[in-house]
Amino acid sequence: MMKTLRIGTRSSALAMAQSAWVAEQLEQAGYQTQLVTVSTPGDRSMAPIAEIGVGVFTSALREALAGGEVDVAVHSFKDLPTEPDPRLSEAAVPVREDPRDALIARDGLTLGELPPGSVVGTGSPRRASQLQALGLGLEVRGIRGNVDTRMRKVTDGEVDAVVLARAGLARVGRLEVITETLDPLQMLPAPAQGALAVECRVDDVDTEHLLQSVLDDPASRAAVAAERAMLAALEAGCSAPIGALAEVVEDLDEDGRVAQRLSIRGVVATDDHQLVRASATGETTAAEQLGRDLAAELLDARAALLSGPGQ
Ligand SMILES: NCc1[nH]cc(CCC(=O)O)c1CC(=O)O
Repeated sequence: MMKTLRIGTRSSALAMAQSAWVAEQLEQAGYQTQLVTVSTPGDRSMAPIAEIGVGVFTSALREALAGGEVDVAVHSFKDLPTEPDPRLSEAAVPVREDPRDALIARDGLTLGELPPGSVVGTGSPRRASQLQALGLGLEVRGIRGNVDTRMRKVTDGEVDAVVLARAGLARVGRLEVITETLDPLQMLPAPAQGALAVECRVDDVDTEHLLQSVLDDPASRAAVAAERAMLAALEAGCSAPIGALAEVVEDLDEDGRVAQRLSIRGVVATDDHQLVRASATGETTAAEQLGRDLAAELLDARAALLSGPGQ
């Protein structure tokens, strides 16, 4: 008799949808699963994320996994701290959803159609600085809450628009509310946005192997590894808002043959909402080095900008 895999999940609609999707993939591969909800301080508090800290959504779930209450934990990868947890294994990175950010504006408006002075609600410094840098005269207001709460602020007229991850809306079946999917040239997503991390205990090699064989997507794993390596390297050098997007693309290798390569773009903001951008392409097998190299380039460019004329 095969044991039932207990899958730990947060109780929000988004977390439940993600965990149910993971459970379904495992069931289809012939495994028995059970969802176990774990409440986290991030779900209970309405304080700004900047005050309660990264990892508020994921640490309680990780403790439940490490303590043996559940066998598998499903996280939004972008909510995981870059510091690895030695007790746990990132067993699978499933196929990533569309990583882009999306605008939900009143009256079906796009960013360019919002009149100057329009209020856009977001609690994310990354989204705020990229919105300010567009030069559209938008006013950014800090908001928090789950996907439903944030969308309601538009319907109630409290703000003219909000920016949310497209992936979150896709997972809860609400893509129809989007009025514009933002081009990464204007708005680079958070590192690992749209990807899931499926974890198990590091000593539970059977579960690790089955999660990897059923759920892991190597291209998504490489992209996320590059973005998070960039983030980790930048966190050491600054606390500014950071966006990143890596994609596996078809490119020509040194002999002119078509090969899979990893392409990454990154952005870092300065305190006065100026943006520094950089991009690079490398081997999919050296994803983390590519991310670290891009971080070094961004830090140099930012230092040059801050020490430049007029500063
Ligand atoms: N910070 C909360 C959070 N964590 C993951 C997602 C969306 C799903 C994803 O990016 O995988 C969201 C909501 C949002 O940013 O709009």
